[in-house]
Amino acid sequence: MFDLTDPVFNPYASEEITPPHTREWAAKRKLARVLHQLNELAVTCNASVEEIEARTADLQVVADSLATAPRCLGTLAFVKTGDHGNYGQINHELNAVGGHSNPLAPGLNIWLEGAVAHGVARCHHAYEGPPGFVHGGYVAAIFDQFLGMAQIAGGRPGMTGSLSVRYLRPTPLDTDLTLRAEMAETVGRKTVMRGEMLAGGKVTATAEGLFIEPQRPLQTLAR
Ligand SMILES: CCCCCCCCCCCC(=O)SCCNC(=O)CCNC(=O)[C@H](O)C(C)(C)COP(=O)(O)OP(=O)(O)OC[C@H]1O[C@@H](n2cnc3c(N)ncnc32)[C@H](O)[C@@H]1OP(=O)(O)O
Repeated sequence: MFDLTDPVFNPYASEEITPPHTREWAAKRKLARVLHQLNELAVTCNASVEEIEARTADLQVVADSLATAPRCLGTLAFVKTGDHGNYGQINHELNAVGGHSNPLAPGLNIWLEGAVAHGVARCHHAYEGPPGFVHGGYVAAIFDQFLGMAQIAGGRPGMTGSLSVRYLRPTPLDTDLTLRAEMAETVGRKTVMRGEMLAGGKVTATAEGLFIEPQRPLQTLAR
């Protein structure tokens, strides 16, 4: 599914975010950026009720218009058409945590330098849990995606079997969160990854993830 030696497409080859490979994904990244901003505004703006109602009506017109277009439900549906890129390219755009065309994604960028995976994420106020800090579920989601991508370098990528997070101090909002991970061990189909998240140079959380290469191909697991 992901081939890090693929000369055509390895989205994790450098710190620079891999650019969109078609006009469609360039347009969807723009759409995602606007929606990401709207997510933050939905939970922070202090506009009048009239203004909120009027803008919501405007947005409903946009949503109703987009809803009339054909749809692909899920990455594999996009792959099947043959028009949107390969699985790696599509996952790079649509992934729930790291997709650059997914408005839910908290801007997670991942790159690999040898055996070490690096990442940066930034969570705005829609990701708030404790007052002023990132919700622990999003911290775990970032680790899941980050460790999940970092394990691919081991050559036997798998699904998350378990993920353990130690929350050492609250993780601040609106702050660049830097991530680092390395493979701790690999035994057969099992790969253990360990990583840490830092804000302002201080570790806010550490995580250990066990990834298990499934016996059956992913495409058949949903059946
Ligand atoms: C693929 C490309 C992806 C490439 C893409 C990767 C991107 C990852 C980034 C996103 C990460 C996610 O969100 S993934 C989504 C969250 N995770 C999931 O939904 C996974 C759901 N669970 C499953 O599908 C399955 O349970 C698997 C795949 C994890 C394991 O199933 P299986 O392949 O049938 O495994 P099985 O033979 O029973 O067990 C193999 C060995 O692992 C152990 N084992 C099995 N499950 C667990 C477990 N949860 N925790 C600990 N250990 C376990 C068994 O005891 C056994 O040990 P022994 O007897 O050999 O000692």
